[in-house]
Amino acid sequence: MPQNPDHTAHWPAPTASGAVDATVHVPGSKSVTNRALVLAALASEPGWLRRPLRSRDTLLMAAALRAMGVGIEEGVGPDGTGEAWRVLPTDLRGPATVDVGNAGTVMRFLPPVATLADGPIRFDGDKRSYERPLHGVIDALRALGARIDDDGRGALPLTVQGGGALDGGPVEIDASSSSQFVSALLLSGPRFNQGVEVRHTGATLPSLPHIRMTVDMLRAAGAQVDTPEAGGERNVWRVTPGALLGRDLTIEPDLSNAQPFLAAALVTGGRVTVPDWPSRTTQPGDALREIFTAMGGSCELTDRGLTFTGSGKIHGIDVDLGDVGELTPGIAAVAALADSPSTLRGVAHLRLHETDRLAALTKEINELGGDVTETADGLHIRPRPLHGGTFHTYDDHRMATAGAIIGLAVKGVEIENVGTTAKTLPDFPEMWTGMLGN
Ligand SMILES: O=C(O)C1=C[C@@H](OP(=O)(O)O)[C@@H](O)[C@H](O)C1
Ligand SMILES: C=C(OP(=O)(O)O)C(=O)O
Repeated sequence: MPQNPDHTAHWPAPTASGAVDATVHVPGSKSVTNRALVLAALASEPGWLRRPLRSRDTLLMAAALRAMGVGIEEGVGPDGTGEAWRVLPTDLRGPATVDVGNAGTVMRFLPPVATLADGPIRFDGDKRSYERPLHGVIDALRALGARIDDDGRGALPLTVQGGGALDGGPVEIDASSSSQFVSALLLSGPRFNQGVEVRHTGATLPSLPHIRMTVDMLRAAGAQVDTPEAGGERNVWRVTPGALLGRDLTIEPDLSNAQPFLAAALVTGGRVTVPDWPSRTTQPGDALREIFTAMGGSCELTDRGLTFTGSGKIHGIDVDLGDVGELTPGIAAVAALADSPSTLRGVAHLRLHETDRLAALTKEINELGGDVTETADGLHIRPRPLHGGTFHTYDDHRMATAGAIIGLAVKGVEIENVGTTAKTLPDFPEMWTGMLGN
């Protein structure tokens, strides 16, 4: 079982000696890999995932599905080339224990899957997983007919008493704290007796591209999904019951994990190419093309991938990141090095991510001499000359990569527990020094 990495080690973030000029192959998307694993496990026939991400979050997902009986064979692809996983679905069964680590996708996507298992499925995880919102999934599953034993807080740890099937049907949830509540119910929806109709009742809904990713991938697996975009009711998604197809899917590179490398081009006035950048994608990281261009670079999408070129200047930005919240730490890091202030808005829900990201960014940038204040739903960042020091990461992979971005321009930045990047990008330190030509 993948473990939490060493919390004490400090990593001296390398300073860039000049403009970077590198091609960086970024591993597969966490969000696509974990959706693909769930859909393949629920399918009526075997499927393939090519170029899956192998990281803490995706290995936890694979281990959890295996614990419920699913076959996941790691090896080469169907044509004998490249890394691929073969997924062999089966009737799901308990008793089983699922370690969610601190993976939002595992803790939210799997309780609905567990209702389809025959037997109890126990969910537990890192300490932080007890604090991350899960009430939307728990309450909705109970309303749809599931039996769940928890301690009454609407959070982990809990046991889903799988009955081998779930009635399903219409349900209301408030997903303002996480879009993953909606994705979770939709992903298992085709396997519920009556399918599922999810109505979001909250005032705001973060991370819409991630819900689109869920819908796109369900449709590609043969599910019928009605959405608000396709002329349906606002904030209502409907999934018809039916069998899911086994797919042969190549996972796109993780565009949110491409962020620190593109940021390096921006911060050093250099150039970074990320091969295999998809021409069409639901990944929120695609928004970096526009956001980092507005902050002072330019980009070109060709057959070779995405090439991002920094101009040598970094500008502040006023931007609503509600759709692309997971990009906030990297944007905040660049903004701290800019020539004008920034306002990042629409991301109050980041307080309940891997850590309270608004508090953590404010504290860590300010301890390096910065001037960041929290607002009700984001951050004000006024750039100031920064100095070296320890950048704490709070078990948050994106805090570690944010610190590395600042370290490019500021001497003496030490990242505490850079190993936490293993959540989604295990080779980050090697990739980073490789990009810098060290
Ligand atoms: O569904 C997904 O794969 C994700 C949805 C988003 O979650 P929230 O809506 O909770 O922000 C995002 O931040 C997370 O990194 C991945
Ligand atoms: C919020 C994130 O992850 P999770 O899937 O654990 O919610 C993230 O990767 O930025």
